[in-house]
Amino acid sequence: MLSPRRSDGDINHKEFPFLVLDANSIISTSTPPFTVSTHRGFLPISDPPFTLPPPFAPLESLLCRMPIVTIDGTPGLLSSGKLGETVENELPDLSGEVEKFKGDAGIMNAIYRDYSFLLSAYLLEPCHQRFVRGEGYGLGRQRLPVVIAKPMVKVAEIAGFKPFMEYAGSYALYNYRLEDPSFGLAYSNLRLVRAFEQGLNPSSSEAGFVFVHIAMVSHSGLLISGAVEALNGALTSNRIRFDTGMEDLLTALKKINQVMDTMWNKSKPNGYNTFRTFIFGITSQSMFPNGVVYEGVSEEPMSFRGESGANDSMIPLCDNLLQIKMPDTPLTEILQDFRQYRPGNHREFLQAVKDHSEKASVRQFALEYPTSAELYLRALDYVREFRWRHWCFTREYILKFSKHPTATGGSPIVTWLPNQLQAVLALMVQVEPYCSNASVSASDSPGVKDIQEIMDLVRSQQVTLTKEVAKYSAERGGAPSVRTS
Ligand code: HEM
Repeated sequence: MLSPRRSDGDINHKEFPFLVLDANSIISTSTPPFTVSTHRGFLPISDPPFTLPPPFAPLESLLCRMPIVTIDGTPGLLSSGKLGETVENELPDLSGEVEKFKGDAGIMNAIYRDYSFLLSAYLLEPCHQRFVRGEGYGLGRQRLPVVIAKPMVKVAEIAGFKPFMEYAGSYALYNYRLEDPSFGLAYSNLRLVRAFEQGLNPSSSEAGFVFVHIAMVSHSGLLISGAVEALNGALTSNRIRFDTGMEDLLTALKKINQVMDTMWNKSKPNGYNTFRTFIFGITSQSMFPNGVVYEGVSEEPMSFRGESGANDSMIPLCDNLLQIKMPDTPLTEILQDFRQYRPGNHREFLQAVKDHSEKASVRQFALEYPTSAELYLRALDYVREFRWRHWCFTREYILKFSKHPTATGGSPIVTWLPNQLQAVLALMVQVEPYCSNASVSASDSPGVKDIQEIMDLVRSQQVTLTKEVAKYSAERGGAPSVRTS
Protein backbone atom coordinates (compact mmCIF):
# COMPACT_ATOMS: atom_id res chain seq x y z
CA MET A 1 0.00 0.00 0.00
CA LEU A 2 1.09 3.58 -0.60
CA SER A 3 2.06 5.81 2.31
CA PRO A 4 -0.41 8.51 3.48
CA ARG A 5 -0.17 11.94 1.96
CA ARG A 6 1.68 14.66 3.88
CA SER A 7 -0.45 17.16 5.81
CA ASP A 8 -2.01 20.21 4.16
CA GLY A 9 0.32 22.52 6.02
CA ASP A 10 3.23 21.18 3.96
CA ILE A 11 1.66 21.85 0.59
CA ASN A 12 3.30 24.48 -1.58
CA HIS A 13 0.44 26.40 -3.21
CA LYS A 14 2.58 27.89 -5.96
CA GLU A 15 1.62 27.03 -9.51
CA PHE A 16 3.90 25.28 -11.95
CA PRO A 17 6.38 28.01 -12.93
CA PHE A 18 7.82 26.58 -16.17
CA LEU A 19 7.17 28.70 -19.27
CA VAL A 20 5.24 26.62 -21.81
CA LEU A 21 4.66 28.50 -25.07
CA ASP A 22 1.30 28.67 -26.85
CA ALA A 23 0.04 29.71 -30.28
CA ASN A 24 0.18 33.38 -29.27
CA SER A 25 3.76 33.33 -28.00
CA ILE A 26 6.23 35.45 -29.90
CA ILE A 27 9.07 33.41 -31.31
CA SER A 28 12.18 34.58 -33.14
CA THR A 29 14.93 32.98 -35.19
CA SER A 30 16.91 32.49 -31.98
CA THR A 31 14.11 30.55 -30.22
CA PRO A 32 15.33 26.95 -29.88
CA PRO A 33 13.23 24.85 -32.30
CA PHE A 34 12.47 22.33 -29.56
CA THR A 35 10.73 24.65 -27.11
CA VAL A 36 7.76 23.01 -25.39
CA SER A 37 4.38 24.46 -26.33
CA THR A 38 0.70 23.65 -26.00
CA HIS A 39 0.03 24.02 -29.74
CA ARG A 40 3.02 22.07 -31.14
CA GLY A 41 3.65 19.90 -28.11
CA PHE A 42 7.08 18.29 -28.33
CA LEU A 43 7.32 18.87 -32.09
CA PRO A 44 9.58 21.71 -33.23
CA ILE A 45 7.94 25.09 -32.77
CA SER A 46 8.15 25.66 -36.56
CA ASP A 47 8.45 23.12 -39.37
CA PRO A 48 12.11 22.25 -40.05
CA PRO A 49 14.07 23.93 -42.88
CA PHE A 50 14.71 21.38 -45.61
CA THR A 51 17.34 23.17 -47.66
CA LEU A 52 20.70 24.29 -46.37
CA PRO A 53 22.40 27.66 -46.98
CA PRO A 54 24.52 27.74 -50.22
CA PRO A 55 27.93 27.11 -48.57
CA PHE A 56 26.65 23.66 -47.60
CA ALA A 57 25.92 22.64 -51.21
CA PRO A 58 28.61 19.89 -51.14
CA LEU A 59 26.89 18.32 -48.11
CA GLU A 60 23.48 18.63 -49.74
CA SER A 61 24.79 17.02 -52.92
CA LEU A 62 26.22 14.03 -51.03
CA LEU A 63 23.04 13.55 -49.00
CA CYS A 64 20.88 13.55 -52.14
CA ARG A 65 23.06 10.85 -53.70
CA MET A 66 23.41 8.88 -50.46
CA PRO A 67 20.23 6.79 -49.89
CA ILE A 68 20.05 3.20 -51.04
CA VAL A 69 17.21 4.40 -53.28
CA THR A 70 17.41 8.09 -54.24
CA ILE A 71 14.43 10.36 -54.85
CA ASP A 72 14.27 9.51 -58.58
CA GLY A 73 14.28 5.78 -57.78
CA THR A 74 17.87 5.11 -58.88
CA PRO A 75 20.39 3.34 -56.61
CA GLY A 76 22.42 5.69 -54.43
CA LEU A 77 25.90 5.60 -52.92
CA LEU A 78 24.92 3.37 -50.00
CA SER A 79 23.58 0.74 -52.35
CA SER A 80 26.98 0.27 -54.02
CA GLY A 81 29.01 0.84 -50.84
CA LYS A 82 30.62 3.95 -52.37
CA LEU A 83 29.64 6.52 -49.76
CA GLY A 84 32.85 6.33 -47.73
CA GLU A 85 35.23 6.95 -50.61
CA THR A 86 32.98 9.67 -52.06
CA VAL A 87 33.02 11.54 -48.73
CA GLU A 88 36.80 11.22 -48.55
CA ASN A 89 37.25 12.42 -52.17
CA GLU A 90 34.68 15.19 -52.33
CA LEU A 91 33.64 16.73 -49.06
CA PRO A 92 35.47 19.86 -47.90
CA ASP A 93 35.72 20.83 -44.23
CA LEU A 94 32.87 23.32 -43.85
CA SER A 95 33.33 23.88 -40.13
CA GLY A 96 34.29 27.51 -40.80
CA GLU A 97 30.86 28.10 -42.35
CA VAL A 98 28.85 26.76 -39.42
CA GLU A 99 29.34 29.70 -37.10
CA LYS A 100 28.12 32.20 -39.72
CA PHE A 101 24.58 30.91 -39.27
CA LYS A 102 24.49 30.59 -35.52
CA GLY A 103 21.90 33.38 -35.09
CA ASP A 104 19.33 31.15 -36.79
CA ALA A 105 18.45 28.26 -34.49
CA GLY A 106 16.34 26.49 -37.13
CA ILE A 107 19.16 26.50 -39.68
CA MET A 108 21.64 25.32 -37.04
CA ASN A 109 19.34 22.42 -36.24
CA ALA A 110 18.98 21.57 -39.94
CA ILE A 111 22.77 21.59 -40.44
CA TYR A 112 23.09 19.36 -37.36
CA ARG A 113 20.43 16.98 -38.76
CA ASP A 114 22.17 16.73 -42.10
CA TYR A 115 25.67 16.10 -40.74
CA SER A 116 24.25 13.49 -38.38
CA PHE A 117 22.77 11.56 -41.32
CA LEU A 118 26.08 11.61 -43.16
CA LEU A 119 27.96 10.66 -40.00
CA SER A 120 25.82 7.59 -39.26
CA ALA A 121 25.82 6.47 -42.91
CA TYR A 122 29.60 6.83 -43.07
CA LEU A 123 30.25 4.86 -39.86
CA LEU A 124 27.73 2.10 -40.52
CA GLU A 125 28.06 1.62 -44.31
CA PRO A 126 30.34 -1.46 -43.95
CA CYS A 127 27.83 -3.02 -41.51
CA HIS A 128 25.02 -2.51 -44.00
CA GLN A 129 27.07 -4.17 -46.74
CA ARG A 130 27.62 -7.21 -44.57
CA PHE A 131 24.03 -7.29 -43.32
CA VAL A 132 22.58 -7.46 -46.84
CA ARG A 133 24.97 -10.32 -47.65
CA GLY A 134 23.40 -12.20 -44.73
CA GLU A 135 26.46 -11.84 -42.49
CA GLY A 136 26.57 -10.24 -39.04
CA TYR A 137 27.15 -6.49 -38.75
CA GLY A 138 30.88 -6.88 -38.10
CA LEU A 139 32.77 -3.67 -37.41
CA GLY A 140 31.75 -0.19 -38.46
CA ARG A 141 34.32 2.42 -39.46
CA GLN A 142 36.25 3.24 -36.33
CA ARG A 143 37.40 6.74 -37.40
CA LEU A 144 35.32 9.67 -38.53
CA PRO A 145 37.13 11.91 -41.03
CA VAL A 146 37.76 15.52 -40.12
CA VAL A 147 35.37 16.76 -42.85
CA ILE A 148 32.44 15.31 -40.92
CA ALA A 149 33.84 15.31 -37.38
CA LYS A 150 34.79 19.00 -37.07
CA PRO A 151 31.63 20.63 -38.46
CA MET A 152 29.48 18.09 -36.61
CA VAL A 153 31.07 18.80 -33.24
CA LYS A 154 30.76 22.53 -33.82
CA VAL A 155 27.13 22.54 -34.98
CA ALA A 156 26.04 20.07 -32.29
CA GLU A 157 27.54 22.27 -29.61
CA ILE A 158 25.75 25.37 -30.89
CA ALA A 159 22.44 23.57 -31.46
CA GLY A 160 22.61 21.84 -28.06
CA PHE A 161 22.83 18.18 -29.11
CA LYS A 162 25.37 15.37 -28.83
CA PRO A 163 27.63 15.18 -31.93
CA PHE A 164 25.71 12.11 -33.08
CA MET A 165 22.26 11.44 -34.54
CA GLU A 166 19.45 12.08 -32.05
CA TYR A 167 15.76 11.17 -32.15
CA ALA A 168 14.21 14.63 -31.82
CA GLY A 169 16.86 16.93 -33.24
CA SER A 170 17.60 14.78 -36.24
CA TYR A 171 16.19 11.43 -37.31
CA ALA A 172 12.52 11.63 -36.36
CA LEU A 173 11.13 14.98 -35.27
CA TYR A 174 13.31 17.30 -37.38
CA ASN A 175 13.21 15.20 -40.51
CA TYR A 176 9.99 16.12 -42.27
CA ARG A 177 8.66 18.60 -44.75
CA LEU A 178 5.10 19.29 -45.81
CA GLU A 179 4.24 18.40 -49.38
CA ASP A 180 1.60 21.16 -49.36
CA PRO A 181 2.14 23.66 -46.51
CA SER A 182 -1.57 24.55 -46.48
CA PHE A 183 -2.48 20.97 -45.36
CA GLY A 184 -0.32 21.15 -42.26
CA LEU A 185 0.75 18.01 -40.40
CA ALA A 186 -1.78 15.59 -41.96
CA TYR A 187 -0.09 12.18 -42.29
CA SER A 188 -0.47 12.05 -46.08
CA ASN A 189 1.20 15.46 -46.35
CA LEU A 190 4.44 14.36 -44.63
CA ARG A 191 7.63 13.72 -46.57
CA LEU A 192 11.09 12.86 -45.25
CA VAL A 193 13.91 15.36 -45.75
CA ARG A 194 16.65 12.73 -45.35
CA ALA A 195 16.62 8.95 -45.57
CA PHE A 196 19.04 6.03 -45.52
CA GLU A 197 17.14 3.43 -47.46
CA GLN A 198 13.86 3.96 -49.34
CA GLY A 199 12.47 6.68 -47.10
CA LEU A 200 12.15 9.32 -49.82
CA ASN A 201 9.23 7.24 -51.04
CA PRO A 202 6.51 8.28 -48.54
CA SER A 203 4.83 4.87 -48.57
CA SER A 204 8.04 3.00 -47.67
CA SER A 205 8.54 1.32 -44.29
CA GLU A 206 11.37 3.72 -43.45
CA ALA A 207 9.14 6.76 -44.08
CA GLY A 208 6.22 5.17 -42.23
CA PHE A 209 8.42 4.45 -39.21
CA VAL A 210 9.35 8.12 -38.87
CA PHE A 211 5.94 9.53 -39.82
CA VAL A 212 4.12 7.50 -37.15
CA HIS A 213 6.40 9.02 -34.51
CA ILE A 214 5.67 12.52 -35.85
CA ALA A 215 1.94 11.83 -36.07
CA MET A 216 1.89 10.64 -32.46
CA VAL A 217 3.87 13.62 -31.19
CA SER A 218 1.54 15.97 -33.09
CA HIS A 219 -1.02 15.13 -30.36
CA SER A 220 1.31 15.98 -27.51
CA GLY A 221 0.10 19.59 -27.10
CA LEU A 222 -3.00 18.42 -25.23
CA LEU A 223 -0.86 15.97 -23.27
CA ILE A 224 1.28 18.88 -22.10
CA SER A 225 -1.59 21.25 -21.28
CA GLY A 226 -3.46 18.46 -19.48
CA ALA A 227 -0.36 17.52 -17.47
CA VAL A 228 0.27 21.13 -16.48
CA GLU A 229 -3.38 21.62 -15.47
CA ALA A 230 -3.38 18.44 -13.39
CA LEU A 231 -0.11 19.49 -11.79
CA ASN A 232 -1.52 22.92 -10.97
CA GLY A 233 -4.60 21.24 -9.52
CA ALA A 234 -2.43 19.17 -7.19
CA LEU A 235 -0.12 22.09 -6.37
CA THR A 236 -3.08 24.30 -5.39
CA SER A 237 -5.21 21.48 -3.90
CA ASN A 238 -7.88 22.14 -6.48
CA ARG A 239 -9.55 18.80 -7.18
CA ILE A 240 -11.66 20.03 -10.13
CA ARG A 241 -8.59 21.41 -11.85
CA PHE A 242 -6.70 18.20 -11.23
CA ASP A 243 -9.48 16.03 -12.63
CA THR A 244 -9.99 18.30 -15.66
CA GLY A 245 -6.28 18.16 -16.44
CA MET A 246 -6.28 14.38 -16.09
CA GLU A 247 -9.28 14.10 -18.46
CA ASP A 248 -7.32 16.04 -21.09
CA LEU A 249 -4.29 13.87 -20.48
CA LEU A 250 -6.42 10.76 -21.06
CA THR A 251 -7.90 12.17 -24.27
CA ALA A 252 -4.41 12.87 -25.59
CA LEU A 253 -3.00 9.48 -24.55
CA LYS A 254 -5.91 7.64 -26.16
CA LYS A 255 -5.25 9.41 -29.46
CA ILE A 256 -1.48 8.89 -29.23
CA ASN A 257 -1.97 5.16 -28.66
CA GLN A 258 -4.43 4.94 -31.56
CA VAL A 259 -1.91 6.52 -33.89
CA MET A 260 0.83 4.22 -32.56
CA ASP A 261 -1.27 1.24 -33.55
CA THR A 262 -1.11 2.35 -37.20
CA MET A 263 2.61 1.42 -37.17
CA TRP A 264 1.79 -2.17 -38.12
CA ASN A 265 0.53 -1.04 -41.53
CA LYS A 266 2.59 2.06 -42.16
CA SER A 267 5.91 0.37 -41.52
CA LYS A 268 6.11 -3.38 -42.03
CA PRO A 269 7.92 -5.64 -39.56
CA ASN A 270 9.92 -7.26 -42.40
CA GLY A 271 10.95 -3.84 -43.73
CA TYR A 272 12.48 -2.52 -40.53
CA ASN A 273 15.84 -4.22 -40.22
CA THR A 274 17.44 -2.88 -43.39
CA PHE A 275 17.19 0.81 -42.51
CA ARG A 276 17.67 0.06 -38.80
CA THR A 277 21.38 -0.66 -39.39
CA PHE A 278 21.99 3.06 -39.84
CA ILE A 279 20.37 4.23 -36.61
CA PHE A 280 22.52 2.24 -34.22
CA GLY A 281 24.76 4.18 -31.87
CA ILE A 282 28.29 3.60 -30.63
CA THR A 283 27.62 2.91 -26.93
CA SER A 284 27.19 -0.79 -26.09
CA GLN A 285 27.38 -1.83 -29.75
CA SER A 286 29.65 -4.61 -31.04
CA MET A 287 30.26 -2.56 -34.21
CA PHE A 288 32.28 -0.05 -32.18
CA PRO A 289 33.99 -1.98 -29.38
CA ASN A 290 36.39 0.87 -28.57
CA GLY A 291 34.33 3.91 -29.54
CA VAL A 292 34.98 6.13 -32.56
CA VAL A 293 37.80 8.63 -33.06
CA TYR A 294 36.55 12.00 -34.33
CA GLU A 295 39.58 13.08 -36.41
CA GLY A 296 40.66 16.68 -35.97
CA VAL A 297 38.69 16.84 -32.72
CA SER A 298 40.31 14.30 -30.39
CA GLU A 299 42.32 11.10 -30.63
CA GLU A 300 40.38 9.90 -27.58
CA PRO A 301 37.56 7.68 -28.92
CA MET A 302 34.04 8.96 -28.29
CA SER A 303 30.85 7.04 -27.61
CA PHE A 304 27.20 8.05 -27.99
CA ARG A 305 23.91 6.23 -27.81
CA GLY A 306 21.97 5.69 -31.03
CA GLU A 307 18.70 7.18 -32.17
CA SER A 308 15.75 5.75 -30.25
CA GLY A 309 12.12 6.55 -29.49
CA ALA A 310 13.28 6.12 -25.89
CA ASN A 311 14.35 9.75 -26.21
CA ASP A 312 10.84 10.89 -27.01
CA SER A 313 9.39 13.09 -24.25
CA MET A 314 5.75 11.94 -24.05
CA ILE A 315 6.18 8.81 -21.91
CA PRO A 316 8.80 10.44 -19.66
CA LEU A 317 6.27 13.26 -19.10
CA CYS A 318 3.73 10.68 -17.90
CA ASP A 319 6.34 8.87 -15.79
CA ASN A 320 7.30 12.13 -14.10
CA LEU A 321 3.79 13.52 -13.64
CA LEU A 322 2.33 10.25 -12.36
CA GLN A 323 5.41 9.54 -10.23
CA ILE A 324 5.93 6.08 -11.73
CA LYS A 325 8.87 4.78 -9.77
CA MET A 326 11.22 2.54 -11.72
CA PRO A 327 13.11 -0.28 -10.00
CA ASP A 328 16.59 0.34 -8.71
CA THR A 329 18.38 -1.67 -11.42
CA PRO A 330 21.19 -1.06 -13.93
CA LEU A 331 18.46 -1.11 -16.59
CA THR A 332 16.86 1.94 -15.01
CA GLU A 333 20.23 3.69 -15.17
CA ILE A 334 19.96 3.41 -18.95
CA LEU A 335 16.56 5.12 -18.79
CA GLN A 336 18.23 7.97 -16.91
CA ASP A 337 21.14 8.08 -19.34
CA PHE A 338 18.70 8.50 -22.24
CA ARG A 339 17.71 11.86 -20.73
CA GLN A 340 20.93 13.40 -22.00
CA TYR A 341 19.80 12.76 -25.56
CA ARG A 342 16.84 15.15 -25.53
CA PRO A 343 16.66 18.80 -26.56
CA GLY A 344 17.57 21.12 -23.67
CA ASN A 345 14.13 22.66 -23.22
CA HIS A 346 12.47 19.22 -23.19
CA ARG A 347 14.94 18.11 -20.52
CA GLU A 348 14.29 21.17 -18.37
CA PHE A 349 10.52 20.84 -18.74
CA LEU A 350 10.56 17.14 -17.79
CA GLN A 351 12.75 17.86 -14.77
CA ALA A 352 10.45 20.69 -13.66
CA VAL A 353 7.42 18.37 -13.96
CA LYS A 354 9.23 15.75 -11.89
CA ASP A 355 10.22 18.23 -9.19
CA HIS A 356 6.76 19.78 -8.93
CA SER A 357 4.97 16.43 -9.00
CA GLU A 358 7.07 15.43 -6.04
CA LYS A 359 6.38 18.74 -4.32
CA ALA A 360 2.63 18.29 -4.83
CA SER A 361 2.68 14.52 -4.16
CA VAL A 362 0.59 14.06 -7.29
CA ARG A 363 0.13 10.35 -6.80
CA GLN A 364 -1.08 10.74 -3.23
CA PHE A 365 -3.31 13.63 -4.24
CA ALA A 366 -4.94 11.43 -6.88
CA LEU A 367 -5.43 8.50 -4.53
CA GLU A 368 -7.22 10.56 -1.87
CA TYR A 369 -10.40 10.64 -3.89
CA PRO A 370 -11.84 7.67 -5.81
CA THR A 371 -12.73 9.63 -8.94
CA SER A 372 -9.23 11.10 -9.20
CA ALA A 373 -7.77 7.68 -8.38
CA GLU A 374 -9.70 6.18 -11.30
CA LEU A 375 -8.43 8.89 -13.63
CA TYR A 376 -4.93 8.20 -12.37
CA LEU A 377 -5.33 4.45 -12.94
CA ARG A 378 -6.67 5.07 -16.45
CA ALA A 379 -3.64 7.24 -17.22
CA LEU A 380 -1.38 4.42 -16.00
CA ASP A 381 -3.36 2.08 -18.21
CA TYR A 382 -2.55 4.14 -21.30
CA VAL A 383 1.13 4.17 -20.34
CA ARG A 384 0.88 0.39 -19.88
CA GLU A 385 -0.79 0.07 -23.29
CA PHE A 386 1.98 2.13 -24.90
CA ARG A 387 4.69 0.04 -23.27
CA TRP A 388 2.94 -3.25 -23.96
CA ARG A 389 2.54 -2.40 -27.65
CA HIS A 390 6.21 -1.58 -27.58
CA TRP A 391 7.07 -4.98 -26.32
CA CYS A 392 4.95 -6.41 -29.16
CA PHE A 393 6.81 -4.20 -31.67
CA THR A 394 10.11 -5.45 -30.29
CA ARG A 395 9.00 -9.06 -30.64
CA GLU A 396 7.59 -8.67 -34.16
CA TYR A 397 10.02 -6.17 -35.73
CA ILE A 398 13.27 -7.13 -34.01
CA LEU A 399 13.40 -10.42 -32.10
CA LYS A 400 11.91 -12.35 -35.03
CA PHE A 401 14.52 -11.04 -37.45
CA SER A 402 17.68 -10.32 -35.52
CA LYS A 403 19.95 -11.94 -32.95
CA HIS A 404 21.76 -8.67 -32.24
CA PRO A 405 21.57 -8.28 -28.44
CA THR A 406 21.19 -4.52 -28.11
CA ALA A 407 18.62 -2.06 -29.40
CA THR A 408 19.55 1.04 -31.40
CA GLY A 409 19.79 3.12 -28.22
CA GLY A 410 22.13 0.54 -26.72
CA SER A 411 19.73 -1.08 -24.23
CA PRO A 412 19.55 -4.90 -23.89
CA ILE A 413 16.88 -5.94 -26.37
CA VAL A 414 15.07 -8.52 -24.24
CA THR A 415 15.11 -7.12 -20.72
CA TRP A 416 15.03 -3.34 -20.93
CA LEU A 417 11.47 -2.57 -22.05
CA PRO A 418 10.05 -5.17 -19.60
CA ASN A 419 11.96 -3.44 -16.77
CA GLN A 420 9.72 -0.37 -17.14
CA LEU A 421 6.58 -2.24 -18.17
CA GLN A 422 6.65 -4.46 -15.09
CA ALA A 423 6.99 -1.34 -12.91
CA VAL A 424 3.81 0.14 -14.44
CA LEU A 425 1.90 -3.13 -14.05
CA ALA A 426 2.95 -3.42 -10.39
CA LEU A 427 1.92 0.17 -9.65
CA MET A 428 -1.50 -0.44 -11.20
CA VAL A 429 -2.05 -3.36 -8.84
CA GLN A 430 -1.18 -1.06 -5.93
CA VAL A 431 -3.53 1.67 -7.11
CA GLU A 432 -6.57 -0.48 -7.87
CA PRO A 433 -8.02 -0.51 -4.30
CA TYR A 434 -8.18 3.29 -4.26
CA CYS A 435 -10.60 3.26 -7.19
CA SER A 436 -13.40 1.39 -5.44
CA ASN A 437 -16.76 3.17 -5.74
CA ALA A 438 -15.33 5.42 -8.40
CA SER A 439 -17.68 6.63 -11.11
CA VAL A 440 -15.84 8.57 -13.75
CA SER A 441 -18.43 9.49 -16.34
CA ALA A 442 -16.14 8.41 -19.17
CA SER A 443 -16.38 4.83 -17.90
CA ASP A 444 -20.02 4.75 -19.07
CA SER A 445 -19.01 5.66 -22.61
CA PRO A 446 -18.92 2.94 -25.22
CA GLY A 447 -15.48 1.47 -25.72
CA VAL A 448 -14.19 2.56 -22.31
CA LYS A 449 -13.01 -0.40 -20.28
CA ASP A 450 -14.19 -0.84 -16.70
CA ILE A 451 -11.66 -1.18 -13.92
CA GLN A 452 -12.15 -4.92 -13.59
CA GLU A 453 -11.42 -5.43 -17.27
CA ILE A 454 -8.30 -3.27 -17.02
CA MET A 455 -6.99 -5.14 -14.01
CA ASP A 456 -7.68 -8.59 -15.49
CA LEU A 457 -5.49 -7.62 -18.42
CA VAL A 458 -2.81 -6.23 -16.10
CA ARG A 459 -2.59 -9.51 -14.19
CA SER A 460 -2.44 -11.61 -17.32
CA GLN A 461 0.24 -9.36 -18.85
CA GLN A 462 2.34 -9.66 -15.68
CA VAL A 463 2.41 -13.42 -16.15
CA THR A 464 2.86 -13.40 -19.92
CA LEU A 465 5.68 -10.87 -19.82
CA THR A 466 7.61 -12.79 -17.17
CA LYS A 467 7.31 -15.98 -19.24
CA GLU A 468 8.28 -14.31 -22.51
CA VAL A 469 11.34 -12.59 -21.05
CA ALA A 470 12.49 -15.89 -19.52
CA LYS A 471 11.97 -17.67 -22.86
CA TYR A 472 13.84 -15.10 -24.98
CA SER A 473 16.64 -14.77 -22.42
CA ALA A 474 17.14 -18.55 -22.38
CA GLU A 475 17.08 -18.77 -26.19
CA ARG A 476 19.59 -15.95 -26.54
CA GLY A 477 21.93 -17.01 -23.78
CA GLY A 478 21.02 -14.40 -21.14
CA ALA A 479 21.20 -10.63 -21.17
CA PRO A 480 24.30 -8.80 -22.44
CA SER A 481 26.33 -6.83 -19.94
CA VAL A 482 24.85 -3.41 -19.26
CA ARG A 483 26.80 -0.21 -19.86
CA THR A 484 25.05 2.91 -18.66
CA SER A 485 27.05 5.52 -20.53
C1 HEM B 1 8.37 -0.50 -35.15
C2 HEM B 1 8.24 0.34 -34.18
C3 HEM B 1 9.14 0.44 -33.00
C4 HEM B 1 10.12 -0.40 -32.56
C5 HEM B 1 10.57 -1.72 -33.16
C6 HEM B 1 10.66 0.19 -31.36
C7 HEM B 1 11.68 -0.36 -30.61
C8 HEM B 1 12.15 0.15 -29.42
C9 HEM B 1 13.19 -0.43 -28.64
C10 HEM B 1 13.93 -1.70 -28.99
C11 HEM B 1 13.36 0.34 -27.56
C12 HEM B 1 14.44 0.14 -26.49
C13 HEM B 1 15.34 1.33 -26.35
C14 HEM B 1 16.59 1.36 -27.23
O1 HEM B 1 16.51 1.77 -28.41
O2 HEM B 1 17.70 1.00 -26.75
C15 HEM B 1 12.39 1.41 -27.62
C16 HEM B 1 12.16 2.35 -26.64
C17 HEM B 1 11.19 3.30 -26.70
N1 HEM B 1 10.50 3.69 -27.82
FE1 HEM B 1 10.29 2.57 -29.48
N2 HEM B 1 10.02 1.36 -31.10
C18 HEM B 1 9.08 1.56 -32.09
C19 HEM B 1 8.24 2.63 -32.23
C20 HEM B 1 8.13 3.67 -31.34
C21 HEM B 1 7.22 4.77 -31.47
C22 HEM B 1 6.26 5.01 -32.63
C23 HEM B 1 7.40 5.58 -30.39
C24 HEM B 1 6.67 6.85 -30.17
C25 HEM B 1 7.15 7.93 -29.63
C26 HEM B 1 8.41 4.98 -29.55
C27 HEM B 1 8.84 5.44 -28.33
C28 HEM B 1 9.67 4.74 -27.49
C29 HEM B 1 9.82 5.04 -26.07
C30 HEM B 1 9.13 6.14 -25.29
C31 HEM B 1 10.75 4.12 -25.58
C32 HEM B 1 11.18 3.99 -24.12
C33 HEM B 1 10.20 3.01 -23.45
C34 HEM B 1 10.25 3.01 -21.94
O3 HEM B 1 10.55 4.05 -21.31
O4 HEM B 1 9.91 1.97 -21.36
N3 HEM B 1 8.85 3.83 -30.18
N4 HEM B 1 11.70 1.28 -28.78
